[in-house]
Amino acid sequence: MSVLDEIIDGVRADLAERQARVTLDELKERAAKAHAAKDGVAALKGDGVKVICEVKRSSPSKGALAAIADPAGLAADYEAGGAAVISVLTEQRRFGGSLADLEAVRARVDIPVLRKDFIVTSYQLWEARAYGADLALLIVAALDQPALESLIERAVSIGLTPLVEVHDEDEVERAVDAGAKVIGVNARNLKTLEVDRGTFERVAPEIPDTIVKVAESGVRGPHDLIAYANAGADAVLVGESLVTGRDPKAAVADLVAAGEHPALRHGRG
Ligand SMILES: O=C(O)c1ccccc1NCC(=O)[C@H](O)[C@H](O)COP(=O)(O)O
Repeated sequence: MSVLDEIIDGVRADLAERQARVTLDELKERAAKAHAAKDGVAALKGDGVKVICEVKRSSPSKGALAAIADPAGLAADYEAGGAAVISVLTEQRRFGGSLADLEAVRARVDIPVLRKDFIVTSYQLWEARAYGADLALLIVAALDQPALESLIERAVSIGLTPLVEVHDEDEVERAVDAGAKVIGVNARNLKTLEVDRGTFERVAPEIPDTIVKVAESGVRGPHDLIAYANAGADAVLVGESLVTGRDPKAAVADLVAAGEHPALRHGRG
């Protein structure tokens, strides 16, 4: 069994508990009262490389990363540093996240918020909306094609922007066929946890120009952002280096400044 399979087994068990406590109708009522979803595509396009900053307490690859007693405060620092989107890991067992984190972050920042989890049912999309998310992650490797297509369609229909995650060329084809408008190329292989920063450069040329391209994982600082930008990234998603650093706001500001450097405009795409 791969790491991804193990994570998803845990996610399904936790999901069954929540489904026993909260009906889909209750979630939909809560979602109807949430603020209107912000446009995730617009937030990730435009001049410069956008930075998605993640609230990440722990991970299967590294174990505990940071205690993060105040996820909303961290998100506020990210926003003050110039983040375009906040990513909140809501998976509990391996990442230490929760829907309460998502709700707290949503209440504190004005920029779009991504629910980063292992979504396998539309119930989780309704949860994302009910707790204030504007975007939701869908991982191609975790879904068969009919499920991927129907979750993308459902996400869009309830106002969420799906960030569709891939790791190789075949998954790009599946994501594009399923209608993805934003594709994230994860440098981390979720089956082995190995990080290969060359993945984006290899895989991104398969992604049509009309689709927003996000480089995920392995960004240690501005030099990695610049490398991803030169390979065509519109945005980068950063977790570990921000939560383990001493000054997240300054670290985000450094990334944003690198992403706005005029020299990058010639190298991208
Ligand atoms: O981070 C992990 O170890 C991990 C393991 C299995 C599935 C997903 C995992 N991480 C999710 C992510 O994709 C990252 O949190 C995100 O891209 C940020 O990466 P990084 O900046 O390297 O923390």
